[in-house]
Parts: sequence; C-alpha cells; structure tokens
Amino acid sequence: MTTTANPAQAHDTAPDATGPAVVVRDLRQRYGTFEAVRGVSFEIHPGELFALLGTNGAGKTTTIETLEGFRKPSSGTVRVFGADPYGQPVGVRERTNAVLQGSGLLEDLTVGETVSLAHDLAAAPRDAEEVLGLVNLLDKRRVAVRQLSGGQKRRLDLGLALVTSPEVLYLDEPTTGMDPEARQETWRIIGDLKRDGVAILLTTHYLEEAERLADRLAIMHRGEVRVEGTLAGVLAGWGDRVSFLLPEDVRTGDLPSLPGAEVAVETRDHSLWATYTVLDGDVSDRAHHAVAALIGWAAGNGTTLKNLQVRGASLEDVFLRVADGAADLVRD
Ligand SMILES: Nc1ncnc2c1ncn2[C@@H]1O[C@H](COP(=O)(O)OP(=O)(O)OP(=O)(O)O)[C@@H](O)[C@H]1O
Repeated sequence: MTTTANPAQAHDTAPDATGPAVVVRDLRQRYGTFEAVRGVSFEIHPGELFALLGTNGAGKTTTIETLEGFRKPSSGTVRVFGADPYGQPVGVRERTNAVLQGSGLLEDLTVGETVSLAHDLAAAPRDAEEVLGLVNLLDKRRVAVRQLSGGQKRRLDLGLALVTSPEVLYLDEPTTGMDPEARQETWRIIGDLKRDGVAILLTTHYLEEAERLADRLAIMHRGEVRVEGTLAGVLAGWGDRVSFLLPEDVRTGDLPSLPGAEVAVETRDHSLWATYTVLDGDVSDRAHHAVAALIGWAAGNGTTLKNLQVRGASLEDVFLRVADGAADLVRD
C-alpha cells in the first residue's frame, strides 16, 4: 500500500486499471552534445512485458535510467502511473523496482542476510522466505553471496527487486550468465509476475528471451526505435523464407521470379543456396503458394528442389537488418 504526504501527488499517481503504467513520449536524452536517445515513444500496460532490444550503445540503459528517475529527459515526457519519475518521488519509487546490469550485492553477507536487509529497508516488504522461494534460492540461504555462481547472483538480484512487490519492474539483461536451465526458470518467474499484473520493461541481448516473453517489442539502433510491434506482427512484416540447394545445372539468372518475393543466392557450407523471401500475400498461406510455384517450376525443368526448407522470419533476421542500418522504420 502506497502512502503519500501530498494529496495532489496521490491523485497524480492513482492506479488506473485500464491505462498504461508507463508512458514514454518522444524521449530525447543527451550526454553533452551527443544525443543517445532520439525521440523514443512507447507504453507498457499492467500485465504486459515490453522488450526493448537493440544494438550495443543503442540507448536502452539510458532509457531505463530515465524511467527509473535517475535522469531528467533532455526533452519529451516520461510518466509512471501518471507521474514524472525524475527524482523518484514517493508514490512512484514504492511501486517500481529494477534489476540493473551492475549488481550491487555485498559479497560477505549470506543470501538470507542480503534479503533480510532489503526487507528491513522496504516500506511494505514481501516475506523474506517467500522471496527466496520465488527465485529458487531457499537452499542457499546460509551461503555467502561471494560463493554464488554468476547466474545465482542474478537470481538474487531479481529476488531483491521483488521484495517491494513492484507494479512496474525494469529488467536490464536479467539472465546474463545463467545456464539454459536457470534461464528457463527465470522466464517462468517473469511469466508469473506478468500474470500477477506487473508491467515489465525488459532489455536483453538474448533474442530467444524476447521471443518467449515479450507481448510487444521495439528494436533500437543509434538512439532510435527502428522496429516496433507485437512479435507476430513484426515477424509477419519480414516475410517467410523458402530455401533450397541451387540445382547444379541452374544458374542464378535462371531462377523464376515470384510475385511479392525477393530471391538471393548465397554460399553456405561450400554449396550454393537459393532463398526466396516471401513478403506479400496472406501470412497463413503465402509460403505454400511460393513452394507450389517453385515445385512446379522445378518439375518443368526436370529437376528437384533438394534440402527444401521453409521458415518464418526470426527475430534474429529482423535484428541483423536493423543492426545493418537496413531497416526503415517499421511499426506494426
Ligand atoms: N554517462 C554517459 N556519458 C556519456 N555518454 C554515455 C553515458 N552513458 C552512456 N553513454 C553513451 O550513450 C549511448 C547509449 O548508451 P546506453 O548504455 O544507453 O546503450 P545500451 O543500448 O544500453 O547499450 P548496451 O546494449 O551496450 O548495454 C552509448 O553511445 C554510450 O556510449
């Protein structure tokens, strides 16, 4: 339960069951003359996970630090529950928490002491046992932080953020250093938080993590959002891929052109592969029509399509195009 001394502020930060928990509008952030964030906008609703992805130095951490209230926007607006988070006013601070990149854990304390300390500092803390249970560290209660593995320290970081039962949670690369099993476990915890109505902003370089968790996502490059939308919407806009080994007696120029598709030939494992990127048509059957046309063409030429593969675009395909600077702004 949040208490505020200032009734006007209490009104400002009153929960809105239907509205977004976080609103960022045309955010710009400068370090001296360098503009690190250049006009970023997004919203995050309760129970929604928004993944902010991007190349190194794209401006993700700067954006999170601004949302947390550590930085005043150079221009644009940032609102958390309707309030300006700059300076972490009461009413925002108590409803938000973060797992940041640099962990501030005290190595000499035990895991139990670490959680108890956070518990003692919080206004309305979650039970310490419950926190340890949530992040699966109950059996490490008496172990010194210094003896934890990198992945276990990251889980403890997450546990500390959960002590205050935040309604908005910022996760800056929360699974770095975790093995696949620990990562899966952390994804389960994050999924539960979403179901409990927490609004989550996630940054990660693990694209599979975003594919698993994100309701919506944005990909930033050089301070700008280059791609934004739901995962399905973003991937649909980047086409299906139909690939096969280029038949030995077929030259690149002999390949048929298909409506709404682009063809490219590349070398993989010392062999030439043809890949059609099918962009136009109904997402549910455009690959089918492309494959049917290609099989018809092959049959007419007395050849077969060897190692035929069909797949949708992956987030990695989209990300690499963004990193190349090849993606024009896409909003789904
Ligand atoms: N305190 C600072 N002073 C000057 N420049 C900074 C400062 N902090 C960040 N930058 C610059 O701002 C840009 C954005 O950095 P930021 O840390 O927000 O990127 P990021 O997307 O989180 O990157 P990464 O994925 O590598 O963590 C980078 O070019 C970085 O060098």
